[in-house]
Amino acid sequence: MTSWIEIPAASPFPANNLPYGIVSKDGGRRHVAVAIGDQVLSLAATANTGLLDDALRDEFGVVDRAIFDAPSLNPFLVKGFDVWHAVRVRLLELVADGSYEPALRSALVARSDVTVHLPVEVADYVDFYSFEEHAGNVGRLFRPNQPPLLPNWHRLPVGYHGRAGTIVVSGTDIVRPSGQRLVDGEPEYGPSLRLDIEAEVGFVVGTPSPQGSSVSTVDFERTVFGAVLVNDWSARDIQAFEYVPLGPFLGKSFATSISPWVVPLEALAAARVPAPAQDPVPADYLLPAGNAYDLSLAVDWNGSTVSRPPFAGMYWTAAQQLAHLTVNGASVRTGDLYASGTVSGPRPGGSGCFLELTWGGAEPVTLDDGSERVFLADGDTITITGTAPGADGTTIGFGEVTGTILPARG
Ligand SMILES: O=C(O)/C=C/C(=O)CC(=O)CC(=O)O
Ligand SMILES: [Ca+2]
Ligand SMILES: [Mg+2]
Repeated sequence: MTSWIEIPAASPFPANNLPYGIVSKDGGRRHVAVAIGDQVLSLAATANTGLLDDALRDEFGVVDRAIFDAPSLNPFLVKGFDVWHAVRVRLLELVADGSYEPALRSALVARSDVTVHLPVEVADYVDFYSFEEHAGNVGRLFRPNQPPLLPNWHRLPVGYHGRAGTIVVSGTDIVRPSGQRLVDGEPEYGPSLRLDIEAEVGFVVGTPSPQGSSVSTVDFERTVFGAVLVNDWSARDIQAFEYVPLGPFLGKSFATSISPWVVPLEALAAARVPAPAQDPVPADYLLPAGNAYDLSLAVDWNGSTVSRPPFAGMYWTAAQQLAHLTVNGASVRTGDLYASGTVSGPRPGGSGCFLELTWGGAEPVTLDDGSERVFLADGDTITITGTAPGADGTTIGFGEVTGTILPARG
């Protein structure tokens, strides 16, 4: 697909991606934009031209241009699938057809000139555990005397409720957490000595569901707006001491980073692939399973690529995760985020966390500068990138989620 906007060949943001984010320029108002090439197209400015009016008209005939003059995507997300779809179709036209250039040229800003912000006001946050390789490896490392997978794992997508308020946008520094962990077998309070990452993909809920009802797998694409990259920073020593029997708590809640650009599910249509076979056959409420997505992730540690976790192998689909999350009547709200679980394949090259990559710290990795690591050192920077196949041989990029570790506060 061609555009009157210049797009470098290797850009993660070709004209058929158009991921949504929140930007500001020179300390000005935060507003909605889509990324395209090296630029962003302000949707606040685009809406003001009137060129989005038809797409924004809702079932009551109301056109609310102000949903793009907002500090989060939530006012747009709550409009629902028909508006998301109409706006996307219209934007694809506007960036393709050169006759719109005079009206829209001034709505374009260089991406390097804007600040990106957390794109979504995150309502609730859930983290799943849906990669068999990861769950098996964590079981082997944390519970060596038990079967790696508990009997529930192949019956339902295991997950836990995380902390929505500590989700931060890519680029935010991460202060090393402190907590109680075992040192020579004795609990001791202090900075985490085993600070880790988890490379994941997050799904952003747009359409809310009423409490007391559930969302079936076939309603996934009308409920979930899009996807982001997630780094679920994890303090393994704090986690290992605290997690029994109620699961992850302070070992993970200090920070979770997400990429700034929410890729709409509609941009990922060409990345849909059949989900892996499931044995035993899942409960009825988890069927039909829906599809997997063929995303490619890469984890860079201070600029050295240390793994490429394969996303297509996720055992439970995102549609099944949503169905499970709501099967008890729990509602979802606009802005809810649920993450896939650590993306992992055969180690070491497929590992989505350093617990697996270094086998619990036993097998150091050597970075390109010759230094060795098992867990994160202060000053280390982790960058996770992701791409998906797009239509007609294009590549849909997620951009990146990056963060640098600061020393623990005294
Ligand atoms: O098995 C455990 O006790 C802990 C598991 C995790 O650390 C996993 C978690 O955060 C879920 C995931 O990302 O897959
Ligand atoms: Ca996680
Ligand atoms: Mg975390």
